[in-house]
Amino acid sequence: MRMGHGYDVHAFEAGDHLMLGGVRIAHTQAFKAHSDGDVLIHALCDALLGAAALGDIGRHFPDTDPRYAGADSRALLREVLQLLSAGGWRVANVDCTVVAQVPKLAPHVESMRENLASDLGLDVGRVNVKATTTERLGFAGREEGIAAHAVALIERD
Ligand SMILES: Nc1ccn([C@@H]2O[C@H](COP(=O)(O)O)[C@@H](O)[C@H]2O)c(=O)n1
Ligand SMILES: C[C@@]1(CO)OP(=O)(O)OP(=O)(O)OC[C@H]1O
Repeated sequence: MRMGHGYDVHAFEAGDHLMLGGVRIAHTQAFKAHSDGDVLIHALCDALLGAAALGDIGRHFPDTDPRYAGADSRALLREVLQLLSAGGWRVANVDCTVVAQVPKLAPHVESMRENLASDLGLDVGRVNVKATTTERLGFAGREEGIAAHAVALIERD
């Protein structure tokens, strides 16, 4: 068994929605990013890559590569799973925390879990998503952006 950790941050810019865990959430701002900016999935990709000692998301999908402009982060997650599968790894469970003062994420958490479980080929019971504010402290608390942490456990026979 191996474990990995991922962390990512995206700042806000003008816009009308956020992509988080593959869920489109109406909001008064958008993520500034090369891809769709799904900070939760980016942290999860890094946790999975980290567990398999395969580097990080920017190494596999550089933010200088036009192929990833506006990319669907769920497609990147599925590519990460393929990389792990090629190495004989399967995912045991993942746990993610989104650090966001706004918007309210609780109504979307189950849809996020279902998306991630589907992309990872896992039972939804192996996928957890949590949200926390920072009690208005720091960049998330000032509503300048959102951070996400993820941990993943992988295994092979
Ligand atoms: N963007 C967010 C942040 C938090 N939640 C939910 O609110 C609960 C309380 O948050 P604390 O910051 O006081 O820990 C938390 O358990 C989350 O379920 C949310 O929905 N959206
Ligand atoms: C997702 C990628 C894709 O080019 O770009 P961004 O959306 O900018 O996201 P970030 O987490 O800053 O970098 C990782 C990149 O792989």
